[in-house]
Amino acid sequence: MKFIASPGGQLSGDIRVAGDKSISHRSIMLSSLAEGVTEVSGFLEGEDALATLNAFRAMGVQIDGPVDGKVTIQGVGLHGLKAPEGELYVGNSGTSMRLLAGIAAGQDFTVTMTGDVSLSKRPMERVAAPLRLMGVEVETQEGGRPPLVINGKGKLKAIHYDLPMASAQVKSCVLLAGLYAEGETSTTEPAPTRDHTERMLNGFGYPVAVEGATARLQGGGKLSAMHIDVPADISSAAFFMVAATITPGSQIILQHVGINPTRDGVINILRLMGADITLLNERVVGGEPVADIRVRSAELVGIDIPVEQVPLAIDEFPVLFVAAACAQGTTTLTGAEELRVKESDRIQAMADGLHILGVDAQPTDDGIVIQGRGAEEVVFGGGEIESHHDHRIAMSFAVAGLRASETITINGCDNVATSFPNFVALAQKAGFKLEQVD
Ligand SMILES: O=C(O)C1=C[C@@H](OP(=O)(O)O)[C@@H](O)[C@H](O)C1
Ligand SMILES: C=C(OP(=O)(O)O)C(=O)O
Repeated sequence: MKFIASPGGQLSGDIRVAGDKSISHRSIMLSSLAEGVTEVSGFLEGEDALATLNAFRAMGVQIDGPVDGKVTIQGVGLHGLKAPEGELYVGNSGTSMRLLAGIAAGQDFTVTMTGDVSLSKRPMERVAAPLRLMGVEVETQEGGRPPLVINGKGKLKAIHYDLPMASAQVKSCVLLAGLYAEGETSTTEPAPTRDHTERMLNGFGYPVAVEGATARLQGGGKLSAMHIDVPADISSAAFFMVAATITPGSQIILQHVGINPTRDGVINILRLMGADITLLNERVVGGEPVADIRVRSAELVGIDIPVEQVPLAIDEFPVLFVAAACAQGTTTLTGAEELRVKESDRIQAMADGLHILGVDAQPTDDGIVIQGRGAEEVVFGGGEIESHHDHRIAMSFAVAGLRASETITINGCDNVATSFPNFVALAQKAGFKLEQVD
């Protein structure tokens, strides 16, 4: 499937973007392991979250829905999962594979997980290594790639794990395995990463103590069912935040967006660049901070992105590069080598696409240097872009269409359905000139 982004458009209105992907994954995982019935609302009906849902169904959990974002999960308790009949196919979803690995480690059966072409290239040694320290036999393909085979061990060894990289997936994998360990399991991260696992475990009545960079839990407790209201995903909202910012005369309100401080780097970085972003009705919903976000168009300036913001905005860089192209001056990103091992090599994929559209973007090992063209009325030329089947690359170039002189064709957009299935419809409603063609 292709996107055709025609030049022009202006954003207005109030919209609610798709449910938070990270929280949706965890809502299925933790409610399946809980005792009692959990109801989830606002669930992301995207392929990644559905991959997690189907994996737990395959391990014997009764799950009804999703219907209009509502899912009901009959928890089976920490020890109630059953061996799946075949392999668990988790599609494009790194979060499913890496978090499930931690849960599978504590079962008394073997789980084999496979993924699509993109996921099959992504590194899994980062979860295999700590799980082996916990006493589990883990198999990967050459280079630590999937399929990932976890020979569940039942009772695990508790460990302290110093994360070699800032990764919420690795942290969560170790903490989830720690539910099945004897004694205290703890993680220390080199920089703050999203803390949805810690917050949601506490919400399910399973204490996780967080002190500075270290999170700790005791194995052998229990989770008690609760209601989960999943906020809209700040990572999906980011496309509209940048779109409204770079398109003169725009104003948009994004409703009920999760603004967890471990996820708000996109707001901080855009504000440093001069964006006009206001948080309205700030509130806490189910242990997660939420707000309506008003964005008005603004002139941006290039910046050196503070390195401490990198893990807090890790999924938003593709669209932040589009913002940087629309700024006056140079924007420099460093410390973001993790972008090279996402659904695509996001540094190279964005640099290649920006070049095609006439923007000077020089990739480096751990970031990029973008020469903003904000002084010009039209920032991007037209052309044909490869998304590399990466949802965030596809949506980022759709945003570029708002400041382009010619049509931008974006190839390989099917995977937008992994995180934001109604992106095109919402973008059209908000004022993008965007079509999708098969
Ligand atoms: O824990 C999570 O839900 C996620 C963590 C991040 O990955 P890393 O842990 O690899 O940084 C992020 O890129 C991904 O989209 C979701
Ligand atoms: C990196 C992402 O997801 P995952 O790691 O779950 O595939 C993402 O959604 O940008």
